[in-house]
Amino acid sequence: MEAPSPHQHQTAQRKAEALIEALPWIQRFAGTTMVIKYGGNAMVNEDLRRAFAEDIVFLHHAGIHPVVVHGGGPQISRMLEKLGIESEFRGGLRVTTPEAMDVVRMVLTGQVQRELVGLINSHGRYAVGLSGEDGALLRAARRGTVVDGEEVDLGLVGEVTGVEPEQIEDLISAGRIPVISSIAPEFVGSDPTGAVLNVNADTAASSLAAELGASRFVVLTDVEGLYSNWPDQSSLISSLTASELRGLLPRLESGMIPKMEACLAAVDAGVGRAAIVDGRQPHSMLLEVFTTAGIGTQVVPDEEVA
Ligand SMILES: Nc1ncnc2c1ncn2[C@@H]1O[C@H](COP(=O)(O)OP(=O)(O)O)[C@@H](O)[C@H]1O
Ligand SMILES: CC(=O)N[C@@H](CCC(=O)OP(=O)(O)O)C(=O)O
Repeated sequence: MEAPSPHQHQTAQRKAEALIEALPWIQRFAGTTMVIKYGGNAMVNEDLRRAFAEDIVFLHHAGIHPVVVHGGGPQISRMLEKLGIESEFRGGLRVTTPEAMDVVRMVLTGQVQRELVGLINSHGRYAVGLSGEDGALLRAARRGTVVDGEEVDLGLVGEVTGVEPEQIEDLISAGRIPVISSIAPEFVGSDPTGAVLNVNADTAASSLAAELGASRFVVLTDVEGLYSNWPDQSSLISSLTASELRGLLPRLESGMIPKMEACLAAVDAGVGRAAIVDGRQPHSMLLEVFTTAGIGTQVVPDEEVA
């Protein structure tokens, strides 16, 4: 047999280094829960969705407990358009009529979630899909928003007011990977109204990360991270503290508003670190979790820097 060429030797060396770099992170995170938010804009093609499913199963076998919360905004918009139902976003949130709500529920829980469950389960019997309605996992109250100083009524849009984490913990104990869509029953006080609300998936994921005491909250989207001066490509932020993010929030636009609010809320609630990573790059989540430098934008608690 021929001796390996210098190139083959270097490649093998690099692969081994990548595996060894992961060791302290596997040791640190084994046994902890990580909440991964997979945005609809990051589900660009079948290869990327497959790579995402592989990463989730990889985390599971590294002893980490992944909980997936998925979005599907572009998929909902496409279906609404097909059905001739108008919809608009205000402050990064969809104004949701009762007619649109039926479509949101159908697309998120009936389509996007089913596909993710199927992709993860092509590796084994891991994923179980839930919506916030199942076992009243989530409770929500209606919320509006403020755009340019003006109160906007968003219709059937909610914010999470309560989480019942037991069934997630039961699924994790049974070796399953929960895959959750961001639909939640409406409650006024402790009473269900019978309505369901459309919750932004970043917000729902953040509430779950906080309630589950997650070690990490990772958000996959379709940009490299947070830009301080969007869309100036040279303004990508690799790391910022919770206080720095609080200062930046009023200057953010569109989908980045709920996303960065969600990261801040998670870190404020004690989640070790939140990160925005580019879901268009295959295996970006593994690079974030298992490399020292990470990728994308990390939000760290103030104390960590102090
Ligand atoms: N400061 C910013 N940094 C990065 N992206 C930004 C910023 N401001 C607005 N955006 C926009 O936010 C989008 C991501 O939000 P969104 O479309 O809701 O994604 P997702 O479907 O992954 O939740 C990016 O594609 C980008 O167009
Ligand atoms: C209230 C609100 O805006 N809900 C979102 C829910 C889906 C979502 O958040 O999807 P992404 O993560 O892909 O953006 C919507 O209707 O689009």
